[in-house]
Amino acid sequence: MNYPLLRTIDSPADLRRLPRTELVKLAGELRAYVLDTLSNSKVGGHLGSNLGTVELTVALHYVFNTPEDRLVWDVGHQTYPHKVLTGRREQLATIRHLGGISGFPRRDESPYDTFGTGHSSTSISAAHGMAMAAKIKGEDRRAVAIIGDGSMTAGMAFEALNNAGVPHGGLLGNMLVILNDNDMSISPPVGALNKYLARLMSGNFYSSAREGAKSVLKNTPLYEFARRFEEHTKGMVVPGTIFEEFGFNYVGPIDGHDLDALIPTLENLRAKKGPQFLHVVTKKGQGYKLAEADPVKYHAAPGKFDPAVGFVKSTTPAKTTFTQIFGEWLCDMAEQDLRLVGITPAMREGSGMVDFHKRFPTRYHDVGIAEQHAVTFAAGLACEGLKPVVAIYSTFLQRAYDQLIHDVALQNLPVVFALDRAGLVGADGATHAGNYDIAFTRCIPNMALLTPADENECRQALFTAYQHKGPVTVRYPRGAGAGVAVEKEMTALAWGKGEIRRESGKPQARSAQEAPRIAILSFGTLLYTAMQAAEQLDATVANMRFVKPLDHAMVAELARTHDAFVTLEDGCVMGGAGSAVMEAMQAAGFNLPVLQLGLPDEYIEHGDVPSLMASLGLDASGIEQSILKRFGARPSLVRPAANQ
Ligand SMILES: Cc1ncc(C[n+]2csc(CCOP(=O)(O)OP(=O)(O)O)c2C)c(N)n1
Ligand SMILES: CC(=O)[C@@H](O)[C@H](O)COP(=O)(O)O
Ligand SMILES: [Mg+2]
Repeated sequence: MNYPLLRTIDSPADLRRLPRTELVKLAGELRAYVLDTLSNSKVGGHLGSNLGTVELTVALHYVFNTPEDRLVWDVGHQTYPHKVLTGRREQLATIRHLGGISGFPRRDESPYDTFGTGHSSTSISAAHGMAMAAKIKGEDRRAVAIIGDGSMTAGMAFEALNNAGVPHGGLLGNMLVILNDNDMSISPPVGALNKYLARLMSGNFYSSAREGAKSVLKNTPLYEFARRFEEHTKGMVVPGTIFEEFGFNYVGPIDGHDLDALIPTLENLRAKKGPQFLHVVTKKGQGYKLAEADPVKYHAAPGKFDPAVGFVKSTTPAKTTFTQIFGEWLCDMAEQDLRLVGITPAMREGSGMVDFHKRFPTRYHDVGIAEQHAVTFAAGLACEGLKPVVAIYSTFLQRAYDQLIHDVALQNLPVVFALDRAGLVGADGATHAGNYDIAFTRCIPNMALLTPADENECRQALFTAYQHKGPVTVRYPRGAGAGVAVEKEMTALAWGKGEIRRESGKPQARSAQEAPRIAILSFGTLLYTAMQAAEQLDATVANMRFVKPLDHAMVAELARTHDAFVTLEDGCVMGGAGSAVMEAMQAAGFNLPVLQLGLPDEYIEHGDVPSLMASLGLDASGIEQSILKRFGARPSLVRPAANQ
């Protein structure tokens, strides 16, 4: 297909020049273009959500004067049609690739991307800010938040509704919230809000509420308006929905794939002042049968697929991921201990909890996109003697920092945090990278933090953490590790102890005359990369295993027997595990030179992880080069007094 109409659209201004009658054709081409481009991509993308927002995107750019009117997409994983219509048609093929466009909206990518996202449930707050700014500055424009039913479950969305629906200093923002209700989160949606929306969609709520509204409004001008508006838009005006109670004018639900319903409704709403709320109903994966039938599988396409047959199974056997190691451990542990409760904030598949859900349905809790609640809920369970395991991505735990400190750690409650997606995550990029958890958890009193180096150690670390009597985090990355065989038997690791994996030869045995004796203190899965680099340098390698409690005895012993330290971690250098080593050395009176290797003080773009790590000097040769550059050329290194 060569997309004759779509090829004429280089900006929303081109779209707005089209006659209305052409829009259905355009939407068809746009959907086919997104599907085709993603199927040829090697890195995949959020297929289902994007196929579901094609008509909505066309209608929004047709009716609103973008970018003057602000569109704020929640999460932003559904913005591929938006990117295509806003001048990035040809770049779609590069989406999520190293050097390509982002899979999420980015202010530095386009003026049409009015707000950067990736994490959910921020759109109403941001759009409210923009709408209020327009009021304060006396500008006549609109702000539109487009939020999914899954993202709507987060507390933050309700904090924003609560704030945006009432005037402040006499000012009420001209904003529209569009609830894009496809009755799906990544997995099937959960909770009371979902049930409420289902009632709204079923029509039962409507018919009774509409009849109620009619009798209330009868003989008022509003009734006539409501009647005409309803006829005109195929939507309905229903006072009394929860959104009305928040101060919004609720309209809907309308069919989000029907441009004849969407466009007049949006035109009407654009003309209205104050907080408006439109409920649209869409289908995840719309127009692609396989995705419609299995929206969970097609939430994100994992890479190249054939549109005719869907995902093609790779012929090379897949490596076991850390996520799978966690999922298996969780089931094994749950079998042994009836007190175990597993919690996920809406990431059942991504966190490896599908089997646990099937096998232990009463002990499985998907709390929705509600990280803060997930953590405090776990605290409550722990207070009553249960053993909660919160499976959470590193990046999403950021949402629940206060809960981690105030509700869990301060009360020293035994909650296990299984922290997936630690370090760089690849195609999702900076919004999803788990770069900060070491730095932000290790400073919390009572918190322990384990950084297993491989698959087997991950299982044993989880078991060790589970035995611990206080809050503890086990962090592991996205994907597979070194491929170390996993022992079924679970054995606790020595608490707060590292291990030496490689010992450097004695100074006289080493070739370079004055070369310093180097110890690499590695935290996490970079251990195997460190081992490669160490071979070339004849360095000692310690697998530290624990960031907290840190193995102070090992640090001291290594400091006594080496001339220089290299610390290595796949987290931010600033405040990270290397900083913990520095603090320990300072406290013990050592002043060895230390090279801290890890993630720099900048946001790392999307791309494949090996390339990114190489570009950051965190592959074996990069590590070797950094060490040589820092220590290799030095004529001598004076051992500190404390060592003598
Ligand atoms: C704070 C946060 N938690 C979890 C996620 C992971 N996540 C991304 S999309 C998504 C589902 C969102 O559902 P919905 O808003 O209904 O959009 P849909 O995928 O149905 O289009 C989840 C849980 C996230 N991006 N941000
Ligand atoms: C948009 C979002 O937040 C999720 O869909 C995320 O992209 C999933 O990431 P994983 O593929 O690592 O599970
Ligand atoms: Mg949804």
